[in-house]
Amino acid sequence: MTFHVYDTTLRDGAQQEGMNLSVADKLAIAPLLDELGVGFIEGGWPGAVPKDTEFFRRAAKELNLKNAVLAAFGATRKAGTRAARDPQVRALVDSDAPVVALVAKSDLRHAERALRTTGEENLAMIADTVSFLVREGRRVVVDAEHFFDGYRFDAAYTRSAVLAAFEAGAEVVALCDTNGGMIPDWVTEIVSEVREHTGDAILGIHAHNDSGCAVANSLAAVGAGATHVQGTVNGYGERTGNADLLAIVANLELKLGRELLADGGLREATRIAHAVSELTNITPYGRQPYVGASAFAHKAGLHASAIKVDPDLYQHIDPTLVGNDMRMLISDMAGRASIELKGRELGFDLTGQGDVLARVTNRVKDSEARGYTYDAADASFELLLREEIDGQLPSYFRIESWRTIVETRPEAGGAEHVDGVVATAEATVKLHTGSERIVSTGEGNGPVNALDHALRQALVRVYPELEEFELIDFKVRILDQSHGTDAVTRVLIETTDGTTSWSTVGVGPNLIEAAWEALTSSTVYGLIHAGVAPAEPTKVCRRPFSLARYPARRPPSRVRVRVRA
Ligand SMILES: CC(=O)SCCNC(=O)CCNC(=O)[C@H](O)C(C)(C)COP(=O)(O)OP(=O)(O)OC[C@H]1O[C@@H](n2cnc3c(N)ncnc32)[C@H](O)[C@@H]1OP(=O)(O)O
Ligand SMILES: CC(=O)C(=O)O
Repeated sequence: MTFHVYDTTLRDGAQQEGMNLSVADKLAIAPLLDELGVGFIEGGWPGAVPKDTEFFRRAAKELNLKNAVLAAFGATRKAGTRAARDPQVRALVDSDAPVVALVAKSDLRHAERALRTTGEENLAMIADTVSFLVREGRRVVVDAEHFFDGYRFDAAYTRSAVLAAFEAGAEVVALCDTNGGMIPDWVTEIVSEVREHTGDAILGIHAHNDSGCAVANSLAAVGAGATHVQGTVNGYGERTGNADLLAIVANLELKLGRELLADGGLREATRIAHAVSELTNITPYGRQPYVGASAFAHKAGLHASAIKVDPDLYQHIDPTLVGNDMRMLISDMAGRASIELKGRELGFDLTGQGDVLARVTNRVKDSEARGYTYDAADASFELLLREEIDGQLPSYFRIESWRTIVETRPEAGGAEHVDGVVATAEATVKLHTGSERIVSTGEGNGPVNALDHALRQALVRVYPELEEFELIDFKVRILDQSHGTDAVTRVLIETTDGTTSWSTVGVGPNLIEAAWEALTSSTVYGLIHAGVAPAEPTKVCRRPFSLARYPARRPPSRVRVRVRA
């Protein structure tokens, strides 16, 4: 039996609030959907949306799909006309898409109130439009809009709309939960009843997620005999979205043993979900089933202790089946098993090293109680772990002292008026690297920016890899709001070297001190992962970049370098 996986990311997904796909975006997303292995890609509504007309024009020339066929979406002809003369229907033919999906009213109330026509004329609109498109050589999918709500109001009418479509030559009728309010039991009951009237004809399901049941409703419809499922990557769509096609397919393939996607595409699901997010410019949802970054992330120590024995004990599937990975999150809920597994993930075999595991576990719990958070700062956790493993933390530099000042002065040529005042910051960092003592001064638009400049200036000559590092995110959180300006501050920063990114954390009673800890940790982590050898012999160094604890150990003998940013 053929089973259709029908993707409508580029049409119904694009109806999501805040999404605005260009033709180029659509042309870039379509090959990803094809790689995933779906059978149909609904590209948009040519004739109604100019960008979609252009998409179909360019797709015919530029796309070379190997698994999917393109579907153009449109509506049945207007009441009282002929399909052949309806410009909207004509545009569907002109799109040259081999498949046309027609939205058709199947709820009598909609025919009468939204289309302001009769139920009979609506059936004629369906039959006429479908048969015209079939005569034009198109495969036709009819999206029976508001089917489930309509069925609960007048089952006989909705069935007659479905039968009119099949009798006119539609290949599929997709039953739509347009308002997204169904629950699985209702869907099972209704699809089963419709099946009794439609024999072997292909029924589909198109579900929206307003009741939070879109994926469950799609599975219920398949259970009741639907063999065509529609959905969108990442569940994009109007209001609360469409059914998440990735979750539907993963459930059908992995739980019910169906083979739906071409070329084993499910193993690419996570990569493709994230690539589509990049193109839609919508931040991936971490807790998305199957493909989210947190979908197989374990935080609780008890889970980790069982996972150490067998990952299946706390996971519903092997994450690699959808191209995802198991991750251990380190926090105050971690136990020694969590640390051991996280260590393994980071490339450290801690088997049998009970003392290291106990020390790291205790340090994590203690630090988290003081405001650190390691599940959001993997890089800081790795540095902590390295500190506790002999010989694993290279000493790139030793901070002697740092300071920063913020100054306000009248803007050049400005007045003394408050609007004419600018604030600038300057920072001085004194540090030792190799056998050198470096004093570096940096300027910036704020104290953290000035410190960042001063630190880089100090080190970049010795470690030119730092040129590639860029701070891309900076988050500040006040942890004890009852203390006002005395509160403990946590800073999380994200740094990139252009290829990967990493997060570090700093905590202190002072925002700048917390930021400095996160900055220096980020520098050390980046240098380790760039494979840089320290300028002085590697030695175990307990907190070489440790903040709040770096009084100058010995008065400097002389200044070697003075740099001004
Ligand atoms: C459930 C869904 O998500 S369906 C997909 C919806 N997607 C979109 O609406 C995106 C693209 N839409 C558009 O560009 C525009 O809305 C258009 C071009 C389709 C229509 O715009 P306009 O021509 O300005 O029409 P207007 O907004 O005034 O009214 C809609 C018309 O479509 C008719 N219509 C509404 N639903 C349907 C339907 N399911 N089938 C056929 N005709 C319909 C209405 O009766 C009305 O017809 P009228 O002009 O004879 O009164
Ligand atoms: C066709 C469609 O998108 C719907 O009814 O929801």
